[in-house]
Amino acid sequence: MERLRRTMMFVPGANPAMLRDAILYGADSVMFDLEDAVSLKEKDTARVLVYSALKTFDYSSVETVVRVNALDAGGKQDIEAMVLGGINVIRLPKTETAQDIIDVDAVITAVEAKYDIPAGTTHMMAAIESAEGVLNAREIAKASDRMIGIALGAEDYVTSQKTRRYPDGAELSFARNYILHSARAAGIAAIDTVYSDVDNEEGLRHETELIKQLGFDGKSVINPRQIPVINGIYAPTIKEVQKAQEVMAGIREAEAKGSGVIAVNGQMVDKPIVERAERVLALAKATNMEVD
Ligand SMILES: CC(C)(COP(=O)(O)OP(=O)(O)OC[C@H]1O[C@@H](n2cnc3c(N)ncnc32)[C@H](O)[C@@H]1OP(=O)(O)O)[C@@H](O)C(=O)NCCC(=O)NCCSC(=O)C[C@@](O)(CC(=O)O)C(=O)O
Ligand SMILES: [Mg+2]
Repeated sequence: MERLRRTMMFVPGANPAMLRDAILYGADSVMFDLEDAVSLKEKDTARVLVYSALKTFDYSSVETVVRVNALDAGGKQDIEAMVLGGINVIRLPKTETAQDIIDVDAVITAVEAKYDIPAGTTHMMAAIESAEGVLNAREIAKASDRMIGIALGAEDYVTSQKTRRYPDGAELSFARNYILHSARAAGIAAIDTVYSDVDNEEGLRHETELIKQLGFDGKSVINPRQIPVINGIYAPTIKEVQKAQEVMAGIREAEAKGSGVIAVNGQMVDKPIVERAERVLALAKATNMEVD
């Protein structure tokens, strides 16, 4: 099964205590931020701190991601330091076109060559945060072999759309669906945006149920308290696991009889339903549920 990306936690790059403790909270990916969570005067400090953290702390149990600045605003220096530090994924914010990805890919390629790092080691993802970015999501998702995912950045996106975020998320509906389709067409992950109201657990639950239903792999996160809520919603229920096990037993029986379709508890089971059951069981295993 592909890597779990239910929760990707932003960690402000200029905060040493947060960098040190980021590993403790159970996020699938830890995302160091050199962009909007860092003030202009702290940009150089944050880059040095994140590089030192990568060299000092053991982040091997998580995926490490860094949100870099635009190439003309310190991004080149960010990329050099992060690739040298051994980061897994470079996240480009405010991505507008496929060319943005091609340009960042070229910088990564040059840095990997400069330091004898095997070509292609460093992965990339793009955050999409404007109308132009959404409309180009399909090309952005396919712009480089390094791409592992695309993400919605809703705070910037709603601002550019001249609206704000509402509890039902109707203002994000087109962007979410288009980003999700673009990611699936490219065979990469789709990551939903942050939920900024950190003290509103009910609202976070509601939004996470919605994006799980749509098909997103997970969400960007800004606070450790959000992680168990989201990871919990993404974990399959015991009922779902039992149903998946029945489907697998049913299809094995059908195949033994030379058929690819069977009814399990009155419901037709064929190839796509078997694929979904396999995914539920893989997810259950990946989240340490007891599955035989
Ligand atoms: C929100 C709040 C101030 C709440 O503070 P609170 O004080 O209430 O937090 P508490 O819960 O009390 O913290 C309990 C303990 O956890 C520690 N702790 C907290 N947060 C931690 C963390 N993130 N990493 C590690 N550790 C953490 C804390 O240090 C404490 O440790 P300790 O003292 O030892 O107990 C705080 O969380 C925070 O600063 N978050 C990061 C915000 C951020 O990064 N924003 C930029 C990214 S979004 C963006 O840019 C928009 C976007 O671009 C997005 C897109 O593109 O997707 C778009 O356009 O939409
Ligand atoms: Mg943003």
